[in-house]
Order: sequence, then structure tokens, then C-alpha cells
Amino acid sequence: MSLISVKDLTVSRGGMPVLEGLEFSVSSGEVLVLRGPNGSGKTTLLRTLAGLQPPYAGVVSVDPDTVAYAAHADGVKATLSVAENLAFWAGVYGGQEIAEALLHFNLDALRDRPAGNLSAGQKRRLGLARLMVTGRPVWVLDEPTVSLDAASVALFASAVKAHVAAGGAAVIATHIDLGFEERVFDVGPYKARMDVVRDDFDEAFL
Ligand SMILES: Nc1ncnc2c1ncn2[C@@H]1O[C@H](COP(=O)(O)OP(=O)(O)OP(=O)(O)O)[C@@H](O)[C@H]1O
Repeated sequence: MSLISVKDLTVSRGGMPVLEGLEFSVSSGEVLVLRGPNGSGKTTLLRTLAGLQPPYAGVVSVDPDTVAYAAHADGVKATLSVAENLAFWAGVYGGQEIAEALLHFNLDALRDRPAGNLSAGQKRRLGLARLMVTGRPVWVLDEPTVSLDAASVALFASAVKAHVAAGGAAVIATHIDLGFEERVFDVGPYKARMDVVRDDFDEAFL
């Protein structure tokens, strides 16, 4: 069953098309890894998939209530403890248990530490643990392993594996090999031509 699909999608940044003609779908049980050099448009595509910005053209088919998005900024509340941060997100998303997420991301010993006092990698682990408490099936992740050491990357990879084994799906922009079976989608060939002109463009300006 397809949880997210795009058809003839163009995504834009600052009003300019960045990628165009995108077509793919991701089903329950699948991981799609986005690849492409810096600045190629992966973040722009992920933000569009997550509903944070509208498509420039084409269609994104996904129920917005099924998506959990994690970006570069961890969205951690500095004055709340680790456990309070997770409980807060669990409440926002409908009350999943936080115990499993704390254990999985090796955060149990840090549960009462104010999140503002965590290291960069610990903060990133907390940001990723949040995914587990959302209960949402479609994980849309932008460079999730930044700041993580090898052991934490392995924790993250196993969380994704468990998530898709339970029927979820994930779209992940990453430059590293996460060591699991995935489909790879290279955005390179979809780079938008700079001479794209919208139908509603006033030719008098050309
Ligand atoms: N506010 C903006 N207005 C116009 N163009 C922008 C703006 N912000 C970013 N861009 C450009 O949009 C393009 C796509 O950026 P995007 O962040 O989606 O790339 P990326 O593939 O995620 O890169 P990275 O791997 O470095 O994270 C880049 O060329 C970038 O310079």
C-alpha cells in the first residue's frame, strides 16, 4: 500500500523551481533514501512532502496527519527535561508511551537532564526518539545522522528498520550508508531547467 506518492512534481525555493518532473511512491514497509550533492534540492523536496511548503507544480499524495518530519533543527525545548520533551510530543501526537523511545535511543540515564544541557549528539538522539512517540507511519527525515557517533547511527538505523517492519515507511535524505535495504532515489537528473516559464508568466517581462 502506497503511503506517499508524487506525480510530475516540481518543488521550488525562493519562488524558483529546484527539482522538476519527480515521480515516485513509497509503500508500507519501504525506505526511500534521497541522494544528491549539497544544494541539489533534497531539503526542499522533503519540506514539500511534509506539507511545510506547497508544490510549485504537480501532486503530492499523502495524508498530512500521517507524516512525522525531522529536520536539521531538532525542535528540542531547552528548559524541559529529556523525559518531559518526549512526554510533550507524545501528548501532541496522541499519547504514545515514552519508555520504549527513551530506552531505544539510550536516553534513560539522561531522562531528567534539561535538554538544553545535552551534547549535540544527545540532542539529536532526543530529536529522533520523538519520531517513535508520534505513532505516525511516514517518517520524513533530513540528514538524521548529523552529530551522531557510530553507535548512535546504529540505534537510529534499527529504529527505522523496526518502524518499517511494523508497516511504516520512511523517506530519508542522507549522505551516509545506513546499512539497510533501501531504495535509492538520486535527485540529480531532476534538476530544474532555469528556463522554465510558468503558464501565467507575463511574456512582456522577457
Ligand atoms: N531562500 C532561498 N531562496 C532561493 N534559493 C534558495 C533559498 N534557500 C536555499 N536556496 C537554494 O535552493 C537550492 C536547494 O537547497 P536545498 O536545501 O533543498 O538542498 P539540499 O539538497 O538539501 O542541500 P544539502 O545537502 O546541502 O542539505 C540550493 O541551491 C540553495 O542554494
